[in-house]
Amino acid sequence: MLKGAGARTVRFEPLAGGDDPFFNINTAGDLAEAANRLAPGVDDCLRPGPVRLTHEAALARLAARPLPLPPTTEVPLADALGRVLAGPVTAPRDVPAADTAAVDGYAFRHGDLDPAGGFFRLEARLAAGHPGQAALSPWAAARIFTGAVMPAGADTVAMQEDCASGIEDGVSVVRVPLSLRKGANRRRAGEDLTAGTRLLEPGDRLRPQDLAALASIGLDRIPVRARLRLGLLSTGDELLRPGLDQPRPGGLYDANHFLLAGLAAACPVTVTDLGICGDRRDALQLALGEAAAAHDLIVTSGGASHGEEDHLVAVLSALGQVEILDLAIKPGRRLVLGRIGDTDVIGLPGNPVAAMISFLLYARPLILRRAGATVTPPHRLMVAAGFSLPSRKTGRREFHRARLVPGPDGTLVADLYARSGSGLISSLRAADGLVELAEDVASVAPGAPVPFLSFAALGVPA
Ligand SMILES: Nc1nc2c(c(=O)[nH]1)N[C@H]1C(S)=C(S)[C@@H](COP(=O)(O)OP(=O)(O)OC[C@H]3O[C@@H](n4cnc5c(N)ncnc54)[C@H](O)[C@@H]3O)O[C@H]1N2
Ligand code: MOO
Repeated sequence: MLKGAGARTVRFEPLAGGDDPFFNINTAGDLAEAANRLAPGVDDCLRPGPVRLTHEAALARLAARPLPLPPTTEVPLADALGRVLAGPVTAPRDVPAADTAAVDGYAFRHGDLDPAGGFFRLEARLAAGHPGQAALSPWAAARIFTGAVMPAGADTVAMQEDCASGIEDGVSVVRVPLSLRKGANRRRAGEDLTAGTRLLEPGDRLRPQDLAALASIGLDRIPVRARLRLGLLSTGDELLRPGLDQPRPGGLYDANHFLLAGLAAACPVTVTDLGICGDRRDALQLALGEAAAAHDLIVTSGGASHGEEDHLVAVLSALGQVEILDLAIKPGRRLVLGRIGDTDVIGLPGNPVAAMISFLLYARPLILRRAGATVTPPHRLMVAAGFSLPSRKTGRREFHRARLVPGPDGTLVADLYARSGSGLISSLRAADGLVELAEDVASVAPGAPVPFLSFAALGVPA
């Protein structure tokens, strides 16, 4: 009946509660959803398994998703950390602007060194921020301090620890080592940046070291993309908010809100807490419809799978567009992407482990791209397996929570968290990152090299 995903629309009988009858089939995930709708109540394990998207295919699909960009604005340098640059930055001048001393000592002309036998008359004292006016006289040296502009004519600095200074016949003199090469202990003008160097590109996210470079060229107003307005919505009748709700039978505290708000805080967004929405279709439709009007992005957790209590897909298809990515990965088997007007909606799984991993692998790159940032894949470090998986089910990619410990020879070894449950917040706390096992890995021997994605590389704030 349904053979393969294509761009098709299938008409369904309205579901209980008057759902919209249309559903677009563009992906294998849509197909799975369609199968679910055509055979409601049939247990997952009795239906033929849906075709799942590979991790790489999911990333490619996310990268191809057309995204509107936030407007451009200007911020003072002091507020630019983490912001997305809206235009290129070119150095208008050399940094440093002049040749300076790299050490405290004595500046002289290298050509004078041998003729003077390393023995110079001292004629000036030059401190940082106080450039001298006069050029250095022949066979003379200047007392100079780190960062001070070199006097005209001088090209070499002797470190004060290597020199002897004193008074001879009422004249201040200094003896410097004869072995110094020309240009020793001198910093050249432009050695960090030369005028005209392109130092930042549009889409770069400004790191502390980038702010240092911008400061070094004297830039104060920085063109950046406006922060995205991101709304966070937790879904589930069971959810409680610490401090707001009393514990009750069947209740569970909304951990995901705090997890996702913390992860989003490291993105160029302003996070709004949209609270908790119960498992009711009308309530979810109202919450998402209202939130979409005031946000560029909405991230939800929970309520995204096939269950009767999971309304996200139906609500998104009623309010706008929806794409379901059923993924050949573990954990985080499903990701829901929606669009309501210009607002992107990302539906993450409810289990905290799956929510965090899906956020880091898929939602974060999408958020960054929507914010105008250039996204590069996270570095995978090769580390030694501190575990053994003699036989593993192939065909899906697994991300295992792992801690890095130094092995006997100093090589980092990845130890897996002992339990794999997707609800174990403890495992996220104990881990330094994720061991990634590709689809075709059938076994892992202890000590074998395995790719490791550190939480830092994935953008988890410290
Ligand atoms: N028949 C099937 N059932 C399930 C499947 C499946 O493929 N077939 N997949 C399982 C997996 S894996 C996951 S992950 C979940 C995803 O389901 P939802 O995204 O609809 O999430 P919920 O069912 O709402 O919640 C799952 C789990 O997580 C807890 N949760 C939800 N929100 C929060 C929160 N804010 N803070 C803390 N914990 C939260 C919730 O209580 C559930 O225990 O579906 C499986 N089932
Ligand atoms: O795959 Mo679920 O999304 O593991 O926890």
